[in-house]
Amino acid sequence: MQEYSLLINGEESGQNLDKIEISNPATQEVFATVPKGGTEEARQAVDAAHAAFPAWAKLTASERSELLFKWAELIDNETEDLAKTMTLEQGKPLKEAEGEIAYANGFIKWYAEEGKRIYGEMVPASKENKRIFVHKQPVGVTAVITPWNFPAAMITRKVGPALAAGCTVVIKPASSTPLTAIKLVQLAEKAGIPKGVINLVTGKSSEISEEWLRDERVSKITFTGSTEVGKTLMKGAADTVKKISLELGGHAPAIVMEDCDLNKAVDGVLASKFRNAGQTCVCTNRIYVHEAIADEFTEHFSKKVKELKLGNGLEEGVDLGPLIDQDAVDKVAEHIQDAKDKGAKVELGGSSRDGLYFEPTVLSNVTDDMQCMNEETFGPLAPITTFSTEEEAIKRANDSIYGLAAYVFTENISVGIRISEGLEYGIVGLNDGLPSSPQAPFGGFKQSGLGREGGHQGIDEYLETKYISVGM
Ligand SMILES: NC(=O)C1=CN([C@@H]2O[C@H](COP(=O)(O)OP(=O)(O)OC[C@H]3O[C@@H](n4cnc5c(N)ncnc54)[C@H](OP(=O)(O)O)[C@@H]3O)[C@@H](O)[C@H]2O)C=CC1
Ligand SMILES: O=C(O)[C@H](O)CS(=O)(=O)O
Repeated sequence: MQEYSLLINGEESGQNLDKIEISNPATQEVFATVPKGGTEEARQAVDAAHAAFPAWAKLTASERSELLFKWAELIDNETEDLAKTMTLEQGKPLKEAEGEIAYANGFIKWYAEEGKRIYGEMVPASKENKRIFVHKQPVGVTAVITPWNFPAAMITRKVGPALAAGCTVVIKPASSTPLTAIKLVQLAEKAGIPKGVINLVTGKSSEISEEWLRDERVSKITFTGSTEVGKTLMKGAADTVKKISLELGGHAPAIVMEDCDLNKAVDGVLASKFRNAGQTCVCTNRIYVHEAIADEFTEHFSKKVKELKLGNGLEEGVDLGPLIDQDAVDKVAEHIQDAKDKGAKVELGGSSRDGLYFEPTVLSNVTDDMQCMNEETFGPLAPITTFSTEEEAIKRANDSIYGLAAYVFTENISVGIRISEGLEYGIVGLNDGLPSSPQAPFGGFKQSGLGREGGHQGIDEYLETKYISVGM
C-alpha cells in the first residue's frame, strides 16, 4: 500500500491524519492512501502560498519561465511513471494517459513562453501634463480545485498560467484521483520551483474550499468540474469578491450534414464520443444526422464502435477503460433505460460488464424528450437522431443550458462556417473531433463556465490591470 502526503511549503505532511483510500477502477482494489485534510491544512497551505508570493512575483518572467521549462523537462522524463499512475487511479488506457501527460505538459511549455509576453501599454493622455501607463500584475494566491477525469491536464491548465503570471497556488485535486497531481507537484519542487509556490491538500472538499473561500488572502478561485459545484463556489466567492474561473459541464451536439465526408464524420464523432470512455466535458452527447444519410452513418458508425476494445487500461490494445465509479455506471444505465422506454433502438451495446465497465453503446430512433438528449451522460453512450434542415439542426443543437463544445461535419466550407457561427458554444470542432489544445482558449458559453484556459487568453485569468497616471 503506497501512502502519500500533503505537500505544503515544500514539506510532506498529514501523516497523522485519517486516510482516504485510492482504488483502481479496473479492479476496485485499494492500492494507495492520501491524508484526509481539512480546514487546518487548508489554512496552512494558504499561509505558505501567501508567504511565497512576494518573492515569486518579484522574479522576472524569464526566471519563472526557466523554472517552468525545467519542470516540463522532468515531466517529459517521467511520462511513463506518471501515465501508469494515472491509469491506476483513473482507469483510462495507458496510451490515453500518455497522451494526457503530453497535453498537460503542453500548457506548462506554452505558458512558460506566454509569461514573457504580458505586455503593458502607454495611453495618449488627454492632458499634456499627464502620462498614462497600463501595467499587468499577478492577482496573488490562487485556489485550484480539479476533477477526476483529467488528473494531470486540469492541474497544469491552471497552474501553468498562474505561475507564469507570478501567482502562487493551493491545489485540491479530486479525491478519487490525487496521485498524479501529487507526483506533478513533487517534480515541480525537484525542478527548483521555490517552497510554498505550489501547495497541495487532499481531503474534505467542501471544508477545504470553504476555508479558501473565507480567507481574504486567497485572491482567486479556479475550478473545473460539475456545473452544480461551480455554482456553489461562485456564490461563496461573492463574500470576499474573489476572482473566479469556471470550466463546468457540457452537452456537446455533433451535426452531421448530408454533404459530409462519411469516414471523416464517423471517425470524428467516434474520437469525440469515446475518449476517456465518454468521461470528458467536451464529449459528443447528441448526434444529429441528416435524414438522407442516417442509416448509412448509423451502420458505418456502429461497425467502428463494435471494434472498440473494453478492458483494463494497463493492457495492450484497450480502447475503453472502466468508468470512475458505480454512480457513473448507474447513470449510463439510467439514460439507456429511459431512452428505450421512450422508443429508442439499441444498435449496439447497452449493458454494463463486471465491475465498473460499460459497453460502448449506440442508440438510434432517439427523440429530444429523452434524458440523454438533455442531461450530461458522462459515459460511452452515443444517441443518434435525425434532422431535415440546417436551421432545425442549429436550433436543436442550441437548445441546452450548456455551451461548451459542438461539432460539425460537412465538406462545404461555407456551410461549415455558417453553422459554426450559429452555434452557441465556446468551442466548435469543424470536421475535427479533438479540438482541445494548449494554444486555444478553452471554455464555454451559458452554464458551461466563465473564463478561458489555454491560448494567450488563459493567462489573463491570473492578472490584474493597473494604470499609473503621472503628473508631469
Ligand atoms: N468544463 C470542463 O473543462 C470540465 C467539466 N467537468 C464536469 O465535472 C463533472 C465530472 O467531474 P467531477 O469531478 O465529478 O465533478 P465535481 O464537481 O463533483 O468535482 C470536481 C472537484 O470539485 C470538488 N468538490 C466537490 N464538491 C465540492 C464542494 N461542495 N465544494 C468544493 N469542491 C467540491 C471535488 O472534490 P472531491 O473529489 O473530493 O469530491 C473535485 O475536486 C461533469 O459534470 C463534467 O462535465 C469535468 C472536467 C472538465
Ligand atoms: O475535463 C475535460 O473534460 C477536459 O477539459 C477535456 S479536454 O481539455 O481534454 O478536451
